[in-house]
Amino acid sequence: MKEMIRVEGMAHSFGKEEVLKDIHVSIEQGEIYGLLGPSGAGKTTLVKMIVGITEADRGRVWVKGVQMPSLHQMNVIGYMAQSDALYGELSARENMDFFGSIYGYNKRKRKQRIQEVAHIVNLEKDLDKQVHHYSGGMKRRLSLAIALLHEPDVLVLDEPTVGIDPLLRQSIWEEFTRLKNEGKTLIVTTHVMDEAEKCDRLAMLRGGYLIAQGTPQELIQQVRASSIEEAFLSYGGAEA
Ligand SMILES: Nc1ncnc2c1ncn2[C@@H]1O[C@H](COP(=O)(O)OP(=O)(O)OP(=O)(O)O)[C@@H](O)[C@H]1O
Repeated sequence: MKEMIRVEGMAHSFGKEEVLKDIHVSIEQGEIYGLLGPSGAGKTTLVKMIVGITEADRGRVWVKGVQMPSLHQMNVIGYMAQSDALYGELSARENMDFFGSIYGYNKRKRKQRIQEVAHIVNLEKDLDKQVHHYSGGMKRRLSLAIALLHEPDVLVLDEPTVGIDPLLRQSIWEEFTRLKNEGKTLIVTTHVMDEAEKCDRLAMLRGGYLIAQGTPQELIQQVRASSIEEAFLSYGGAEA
């Protein structure tokens, strides 16, 4: 299988706080790779570095063989940040249309993709509502739709289902599986254990290190836990 993401010896500090210490990651095409860890462990910092938004103090990142940061690779990556970066005075359709034009899609293609991604996140009926009238969950769904819009090979999703109801969360995960089966690669940060179980591989981030990596089953077995939640707690998931 083809390696899509490689992180080598990444370290980063904010002031005196060393958030990431020596991170090595290799993610293959078609994997759903879950990042777990207590709040403040550095998950967002790590994904921002993979995407190329923040540059690490040390270490290197490659996405599809190209060293990051690289503006060109933004075509390859769909990034959904933890806080929504949306234009509140515009409608959801206008937001998506704007991002579609940034990616160079013509009007017809934009219209087609907007319908497709709006369907995935169940926003078809609310496309013409101004985003500042959206609920928190609707904004998350719109952010996810925008990350999917340009059909990127790599999706980096920072807590994509926070504030989304269980039924829709389930259908969004079905979509993630469909994308994976199409050969897309997904990195997902999450605090939700039943989502973690759906990942092909998980990494536990704690104290600046990736303290464990493996399939959910491997992580459970390593600490003789009976569930991924128990394994998470056993790896020190409850405290940073
Ligand atoms: N721009 C910044 N300036 C200073 N400190 C920062 C900055 N960004 C993150 N940090 C600190 O780095 C640490 C890791 O933060 P990060 O957001 O990466 O954690 P996280 O694992 O994503 O947490 P959560 O699960 O709560 O989202 C925290 O202590 C945070 O306060």
